[in-house]
Amino acid sequence: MISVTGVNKSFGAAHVLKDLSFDIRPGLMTGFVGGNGAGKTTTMRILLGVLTPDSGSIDVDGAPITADYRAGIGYMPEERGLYPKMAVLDQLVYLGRLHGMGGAAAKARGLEMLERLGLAERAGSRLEELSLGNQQRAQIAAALVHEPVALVLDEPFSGLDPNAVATTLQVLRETADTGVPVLFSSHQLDVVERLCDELVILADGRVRAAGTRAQLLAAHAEPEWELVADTDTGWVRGMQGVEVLAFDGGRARFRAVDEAAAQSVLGEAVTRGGVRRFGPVPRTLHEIFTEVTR
Ligand SMILES: Nc1ncnc2c1ncn2[C@@H]1O[C@H](COP(=O)(O)OP(=O)(O)OP(=O)(O)O)[C@@H](O)[C@H]1O
Repeated sequence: MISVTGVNKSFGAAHVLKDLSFDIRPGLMTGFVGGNGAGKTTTMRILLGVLTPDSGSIDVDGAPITADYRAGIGYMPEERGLYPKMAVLDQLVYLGRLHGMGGAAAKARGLEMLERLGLAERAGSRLEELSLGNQQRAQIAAALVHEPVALVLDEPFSGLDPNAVATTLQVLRETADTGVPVLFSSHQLDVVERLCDELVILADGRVRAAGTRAQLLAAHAEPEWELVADTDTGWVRGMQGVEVLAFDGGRARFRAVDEAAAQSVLGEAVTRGGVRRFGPVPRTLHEIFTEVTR
């Protein structure tokens, strides 16, 4: 497990990471979300050792991270980093060899990654000849070629079409399943919601929420309820322990102080007749994100 503990980082007068702590667990996909300038890239650069924190520590399984471990991380930097004029497979072989692989092994592994990412037929093309989405796939292959000990990917899904997102996700999931910790940042909350096991939500350089989606839902989103009836539901406004959030004739969406208050709305609705639907409304990650970063 990679643990980030109490990390602070300033650039001049700007304090951009504030006592940042979170874990990246082996075998899981951890989504790192936050608005522009929240501090995701800075955190990833600190994980990789490209930047040094002003205070705090990065540990792996309880011991300070080593240069060897960092060298084994598969990193997809925000600024990308492959050579536009070099053939895709040649770059993968080059990177594999930089990580100490033999030429034949690097070539075999590079081809395998391109195959799995649906890019095998472009192995001989120069990077600049590929579409942006395919360049992105090549970048992902580059992060994976040396059988990384951990993956740190800055916006790996940006610019990918839904099929490419699905293919990439499968490859990352298979990598995580081998016990590798995977951290990826994203602005696309719908993608993150679908893909990750754990989430770290960052705002203004602070961790605002962290945990599984279920934990975040339980901890941060007050349940909301919906009643749909054949007749006007305006009476819900008068119920005790209930706050109506939206009302539209036969439909009322409301918060209740507890389950009993919500059930009393159902009881009342039944006596009035014609209940079409009643129950908690599933909350989205988007709502939690808005709530915790407010
Ligand atoms: N080298 C630097 N010098 C000065 N300020 C920097 C530097 N790098 C980052 N910052 C500032 O630190 C803050 C966090 O930036 P960072 O790139 O980590 O955010 P981010 O969450 O990755 O944002 P985005 O989603 O827009 O990529 C921003 O205000 C940014 O301007």
